Amino acid sequence: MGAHLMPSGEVAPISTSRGAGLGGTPHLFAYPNKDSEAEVIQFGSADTGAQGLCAHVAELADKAIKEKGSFTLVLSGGSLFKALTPLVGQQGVDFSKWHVLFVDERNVPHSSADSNYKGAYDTFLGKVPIPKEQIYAIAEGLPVEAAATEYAGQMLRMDPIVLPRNASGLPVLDLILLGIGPDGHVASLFPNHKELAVKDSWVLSVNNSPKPPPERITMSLPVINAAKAIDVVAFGAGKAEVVQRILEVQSLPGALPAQLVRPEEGKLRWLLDAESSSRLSIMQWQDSKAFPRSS
Ligand SMILES: O=C(O)[C@H](O)[C@@H](O)[C@H](O)[C@H](O)COP(=O)(O)O
Repeated sequence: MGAHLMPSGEVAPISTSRGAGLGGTPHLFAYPNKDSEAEVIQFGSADTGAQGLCAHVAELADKAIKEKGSFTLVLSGGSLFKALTPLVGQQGVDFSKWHVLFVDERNVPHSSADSNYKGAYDTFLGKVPIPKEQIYAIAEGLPVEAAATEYAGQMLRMDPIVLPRNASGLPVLDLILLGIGPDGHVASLFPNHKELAVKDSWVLSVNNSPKPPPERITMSLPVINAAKAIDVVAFGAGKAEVVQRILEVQSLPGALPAQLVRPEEGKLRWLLDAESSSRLSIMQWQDSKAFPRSS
């Protein structure tokens, strides 16, 4: 990603779709790229973005369930959970076939205010009929290295029809939802940290996270990039600067971990709202005479 996603003057909207099956009024762009593609979908507000996100999650769930009888959804922490609340009470979604994992988790008890599991459960997971045994939480009370190994073990023990492997033996998750931090981190993969280079483990321990709490577990980049689909979700003015840096500025390798999210076979989408996309030049081009809106 980065600069090669934005070759100057080569980015043009391929379509503007009202709804696009995602709800709200997204504008859909494609970024030509030698080795990967991303779609940036701009919503009017965080609320319409949340509706669009949930429509997309439900659509991919439906597709996965038709194909293999189950859907694996992977969550990160932070503001994402609130964006998932439109799924609560949604008709026509077969939650009984969902399996929910965490792309990263803090090494704290499930009852802790810092727990992603608690945040997800209180906001969304506890309000939809996903069987509890299909929610894969971090084991409590282990040293962080053991917690990472144990979580990888939970993944390894999953039915291979639910969680198939690719040709490299990596798990192929159906959809990973990633938030981004102001420093460009995704999951618990922080700028210039050694975990970015790890290729031989599914789940890593982190004991010096710059964002508290310091002890976390995180899926590795190869596992993230083996997913069928990744949605990077960033709403609000607080994300505008980092979104612009990630999508439009070439950084040194590892300086912006979000630039290393490039699914090998899967589809990468960025879901933004008017505020978080306000600094992107493509959005300005889209409104300019040089790049008129298509209908
Ligand atoms: O454990 C964590 O710290 C989160 O998983 C983290 O990676 C989060 O997703 C981003 O920092 C975005 O968080 P916000 O959406 O709350 O800004």
